[in-house]
Amino acid sequence: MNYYSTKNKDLRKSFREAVIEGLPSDNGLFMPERIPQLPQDYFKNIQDKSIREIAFDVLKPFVEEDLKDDQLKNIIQKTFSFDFPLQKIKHNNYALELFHGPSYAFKDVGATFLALCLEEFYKDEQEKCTILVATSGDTGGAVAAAFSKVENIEVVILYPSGKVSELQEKQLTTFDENVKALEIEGDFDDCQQLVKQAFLDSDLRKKLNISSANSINVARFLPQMVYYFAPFIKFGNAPLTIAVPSGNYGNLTAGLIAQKMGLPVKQFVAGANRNDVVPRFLNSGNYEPKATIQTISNAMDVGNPSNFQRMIDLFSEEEIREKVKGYAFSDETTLEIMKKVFTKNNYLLDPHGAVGYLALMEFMKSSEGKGIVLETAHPCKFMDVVQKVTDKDILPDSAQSLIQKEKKSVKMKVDYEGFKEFLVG
Ligand SMILES: Cc1ncc(COP(=O)(O)O)c(C=O)c1O
Ligand SMILES: N[C@@H](CCOP(=O)(O)O)C(=O)O
Repeated sequence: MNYYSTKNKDLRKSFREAVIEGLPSDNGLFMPERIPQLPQDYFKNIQDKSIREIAFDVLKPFVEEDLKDDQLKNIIQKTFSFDFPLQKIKHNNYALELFHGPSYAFKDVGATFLALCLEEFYKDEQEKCTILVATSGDTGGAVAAAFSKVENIEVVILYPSGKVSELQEKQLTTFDENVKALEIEGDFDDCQQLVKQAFLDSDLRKKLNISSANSINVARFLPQMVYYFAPFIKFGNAPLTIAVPSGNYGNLTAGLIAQKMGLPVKQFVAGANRNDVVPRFLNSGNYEPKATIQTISNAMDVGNPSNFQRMIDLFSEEEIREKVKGYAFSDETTLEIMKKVFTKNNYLLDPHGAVGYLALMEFMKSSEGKGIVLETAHPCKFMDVVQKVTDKDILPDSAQSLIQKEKKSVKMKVDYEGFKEFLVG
């Protein structure tokens, strides 16, 4: 499988090249040149398959020229090392919990897969690689955990100062020497812009091998297709509505590709906070990025989502508006539903899952069947919000010890030259 740039379909790279480069030099995003189709009867016996078997079937066609079956199986075994339990919230509505990995967020799947691919690809290289990652809260922690102690790879994490939760910040700033944190005096879009500018800087790229660990990297983004299959292991070949709390839209786009491969998702529903550029597009047809607004679902505070480029590359505007329904909610409504679901259904949503659940409920007003919301982070990551819902101690022991650790970060203004100086020294 080759990968083209969304800005230039003639540019072709292998999986290995696309992963190592992270981002094409034309400011587009890499896309697989075709979407493989699963056999028609694949879902007949899906209940007999394990998530790792599914991961192998789904991912193999995207990587087979660069990873042998044994290598891929080994990477999958380490990546899919935790469960994705399905918890009933009420009636036909369930939460698919994606947060049982090392950093308590769904990003652990993509970050681990990417780290293991790069470790494999850099094994025989003499040179080192620097991973640049912009985070609004969760990607950074998952990437730090996945890349910590990986040889020949350095990680630089850019995060918006004062706009991530206490636990998220500790997950970014307490790792070993190969993981460095830059506290940017701006918002997530500023962090993402600095990273994208670095990829367009040919002088920097001559001096440093850089790659990305955001969902812009295909090896971060493609494995996110796999957990969409988990509810079908439980419910068989039933049409399901899946609600995705969304910010940079990598998760939803991975779901759309899984559907294109044959996954019988009946309807996708995107839940956004006040950063509602995509729901507005879905309702009006106008795509108008806006400055980021700070909310209690901070990891979704993205004003100009990267993966929108991929969505419009995959589908026409009409198709997207048909496949995805989008809704946006305020912090007040989000907190209200967290309280309601905790009191009435004894289920504690995190603020991101809560936005997804609100979107699911909105869509289900006029639809039937089973609905699944992706619970993308453990509520313990957002204690300041959760404390308004319950005083229960929900902090796992491993998180408790992290909170005690000392934060190590470098503060920096939104200044590309300063950032470049930091990178090349
Ligand atoms: C907890 C949580 N939920 C949802 C999202 C949104 O996912 P995406 O950026 O893939 O839309 C993020 C961040 O990306 C997140 O950390
Ligand atoms: N919500 C993300 C923002 C970056 O998203 P990514 O999936 O493109 O890495 C975060 O938590 O950092």
